[in-house]
Amino acid sequence: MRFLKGHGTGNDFVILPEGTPELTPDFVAAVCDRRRGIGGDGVLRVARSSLPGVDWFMDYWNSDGSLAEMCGNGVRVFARYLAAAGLAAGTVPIETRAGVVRAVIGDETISVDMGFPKVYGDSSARVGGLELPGVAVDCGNPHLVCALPASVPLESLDLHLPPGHDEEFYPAGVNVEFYVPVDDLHVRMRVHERGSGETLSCGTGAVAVAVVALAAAGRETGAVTVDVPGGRLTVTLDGAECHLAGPAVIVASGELSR
Ligand SMILES: N[C@@H](CCC[C@H](N)C(=O)O)C(=O)O
Repeated sequence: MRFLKGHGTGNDFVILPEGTPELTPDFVAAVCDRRRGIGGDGVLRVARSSLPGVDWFMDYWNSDGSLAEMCGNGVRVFARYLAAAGLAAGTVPIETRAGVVRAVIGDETISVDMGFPKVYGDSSARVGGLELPGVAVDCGNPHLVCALPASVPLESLDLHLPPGHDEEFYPAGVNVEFYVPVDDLHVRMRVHERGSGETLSCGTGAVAVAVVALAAAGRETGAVTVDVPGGRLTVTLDGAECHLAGPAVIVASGELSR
């Protein structure tokens, strides 16, 4: 079975090209194993969409073999694969489990129209003996965004284990982001992803943080620079749409023995 490997700001994926049979949770977890498999935060299986005017469906899986509705960096890497394989150019609509998004393919940057994220309540996260208030944001998948108090350095958080969260509020689990301001409309964040653990980047997480950081600045629109451990993303909200932009690259290809 042919595979490729790619990443967007360090959020890395095993890409399985068109024609790959349906996946199972055990197979995905084995492929994503960083010692016994290829290693990755998730798998992107390239499939055909049945929607009119949409050629491609991104069959996204987390590294533990669970499914997720949406993956912002996954869409950007998926689009980079389509372009590198000569299957798409310019603007490409891609079906995800959360709906259709549009990726704009540039030489280095790929930007995705992420629909419109929704703030839907308040909750809290527990990490390292701290209880931190947070904001729930739906980016197609669930997020909890916590602003860190100035007394807690971002690097000090131990995210080896999932942060505690309200399981009634988030019955399907949650991606938890922690952020600190750098400057006006510029933040740094870390994330613990549902189904993948701490990752170097999370596109939907960056979008969720940008929405919360803008609201904290008393704004609904603007371009927010989001520094993640794996690089830099830009999230732009213009009142009608939300765009996530950053680099996406393919780094390897090979054959899996299944
Ligand atoms: N890394 C992704 C998000 C992947 C899905 C997430 N772990 C979930 O279960 O919702 C991104 O770039 O958005």
